[in-house]
Amino acid sequence: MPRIKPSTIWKAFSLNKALPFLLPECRSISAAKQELHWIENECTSHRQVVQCCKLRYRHYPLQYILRSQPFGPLSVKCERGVLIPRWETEEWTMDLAQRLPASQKLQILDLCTGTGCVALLLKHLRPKSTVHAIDCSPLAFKLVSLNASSLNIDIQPVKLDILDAHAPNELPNFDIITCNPPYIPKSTFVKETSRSVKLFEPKLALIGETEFYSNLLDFWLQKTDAFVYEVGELSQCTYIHHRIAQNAQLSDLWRVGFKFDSNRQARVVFGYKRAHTTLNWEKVFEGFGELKH
Ligand SMILES: C[S@@+](CC[C@H](N)C(=O)[O-])C[C@H]1O[C@@H](n2cnc3c(N)ncnc32)[C@H](O)[C@@H]1O
Repeated sequence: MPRIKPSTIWKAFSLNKALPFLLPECRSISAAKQELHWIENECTSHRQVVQCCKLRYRHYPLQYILRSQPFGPLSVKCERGVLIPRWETEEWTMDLAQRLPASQKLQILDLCTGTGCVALLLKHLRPKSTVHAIDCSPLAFKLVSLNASSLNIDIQPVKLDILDAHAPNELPNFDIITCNPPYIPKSTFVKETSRSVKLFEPKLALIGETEFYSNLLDFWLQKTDAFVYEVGELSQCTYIHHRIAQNAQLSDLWRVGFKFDSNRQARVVFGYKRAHTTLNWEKVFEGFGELKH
């Protein structure tokens, strides 16, 4: 990353003494000015503004300072200890929500819900559906409940460890399961994750190998007609694809596809039953991603 020129730091200082603290994260004076404006709107005194700017200098995420993040048309509350919703998740959730038939009373389950962003957006855009939102973290459970009540969106938050083999027995069947699981392998976490994420976002939300994908195949698949799981890399898509393709029973029953994000990264592995379901999933997922199986 190029160093910030001393002349840029001096120019920022001459505009506002707090502005240079924002330059390492924002990189340009115009971006820093925009961020300062947002911080000033949140704070009640100049002292508080300077404190927040100093936190940003130490890579503290802006969303934890502003306490919110836009997610589609919603503004979702964010708190330290719960993952900040990402644009990649927002992108596939918006696409999926708009494909689900608005007239149908769908049963939707969002696993690893965090702030509840995915569950809340699906329910907001498809109000006839019933949406359950599960997370094992007490902080996430509290935050998703708070988000649901402050946005006045009626979803059902549940505190549950989804890797527990008995967890699916506690819930009804669903039309579709969505999930953005922890998927950054331990081996790449230190090297490939930004300092801000490493220092301030919860590891429980980030670090994972294939356990959530195998858990889908071993337990949750029996509870649903379709699934949409976020991934961090293509190998996680192919893991699901190969395990379904290599199992004669699953292979007959399920279609599997991959979705790439606007940055051309593998972002979602999805699947749906070929037949005998309440919805024509073939039509819902047409053009959503590339079918592999
Ligand atoms: C990558 S975050 C996703 C949060 C949110 N869905 C989003 O997209 O911003 C993963 C979430 O999974 C939760 N989690 C981790 N292990 C879990 C488990 N065994 N059972 C249920 N939730 C779990 C974490 O607490 C975290 O909120």
